[in-house]
Amino acid sequence: MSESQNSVKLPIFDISRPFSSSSLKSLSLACKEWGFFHIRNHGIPKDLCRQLHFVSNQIFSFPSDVKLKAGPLSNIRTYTPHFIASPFFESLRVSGPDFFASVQSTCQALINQPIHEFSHAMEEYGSKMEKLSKSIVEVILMSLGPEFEQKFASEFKNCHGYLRVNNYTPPEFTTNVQEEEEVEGLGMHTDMSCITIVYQDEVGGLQVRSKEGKWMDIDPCQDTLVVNVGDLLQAWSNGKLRSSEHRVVLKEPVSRFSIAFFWCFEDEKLIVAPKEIVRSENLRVYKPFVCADYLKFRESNEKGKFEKVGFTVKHFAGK
Ligand SMILES: O=C(O)CCC(=O)C(=O)O
Ligand SMILES: [Fe+2]
Repeated sequence: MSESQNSVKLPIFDISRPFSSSSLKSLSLACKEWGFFHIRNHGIPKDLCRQLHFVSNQIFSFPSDVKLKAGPLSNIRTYTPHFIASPFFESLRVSGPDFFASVQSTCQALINQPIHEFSHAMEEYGSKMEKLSKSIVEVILMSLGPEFEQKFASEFKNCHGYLRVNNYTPPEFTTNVQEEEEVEGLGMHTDMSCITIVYQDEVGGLQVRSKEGKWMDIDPCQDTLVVNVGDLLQAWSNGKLRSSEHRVVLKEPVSRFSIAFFWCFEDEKLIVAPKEIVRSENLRVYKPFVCADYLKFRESNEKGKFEKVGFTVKHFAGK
């Protein structure tokens, strides 16, 4: 790959109250410029992440025919095998709000028995993510303007979340690893969420595309989680918050692990930027749309699926 590789310096936002006006300012700038920031004091224990990583590895190392029992042709379709998004990517979906039941049914499909420790750990992680998402949305609203949290928090009261546990297995590199040999683990895309919270292990490889089109590394940062704005919040905020294009590249011959939590509006939600947000531009840049219609649009368009950006909310509802 020919792009030059630089790291982006994202602010690290302390998610425990109170928030200083300067930290809200830098959050708002990061949401405008990158659509990405880090959070700390997020309350997710390291041990919980380690445990999820450990058990997920065991599941990802099941033989393919076992994993495909939860694959795209199965009844539950919670496992995305290699070669759907990329040859190097596979993923397990865990749906909320009953994360426990979701994992139990995947394990039942895979091995005919539940894996209780995995279900419990996922339940804990999922419910902590829900809480965290609510706090993050609140703080993003605060960063948009005075009183915005009080005025608009209710718009997000029916949001729901799901998790994707991702395993990246790089190809066998030759001994002399050169930059050209890096491969795309997950192609460029935007998320179809309000916000996404990502736990990435220490391997790195997450990249964001700058407004100028340059790929920038989001380096793993000890004890923090990565948050990115998704398409739904970009549309709701009249483009004030940026849902930026991102991808994952594999630069080293080691596998990579991540967990992404997607916090989304309910399907029936009519997404329309509030007039207080539109005020300064005096023009809505997106036509109002129903959330489920956008999700359907992305799913029915090969170019819009999560692994390939072609069509996003701009193409769907942009004026
Ligand atoms: O693996 C990562 O770090 C990010 C994954 C991602 O962007 C996604 O699942 O939408
Ligand atoms: Fe993503």
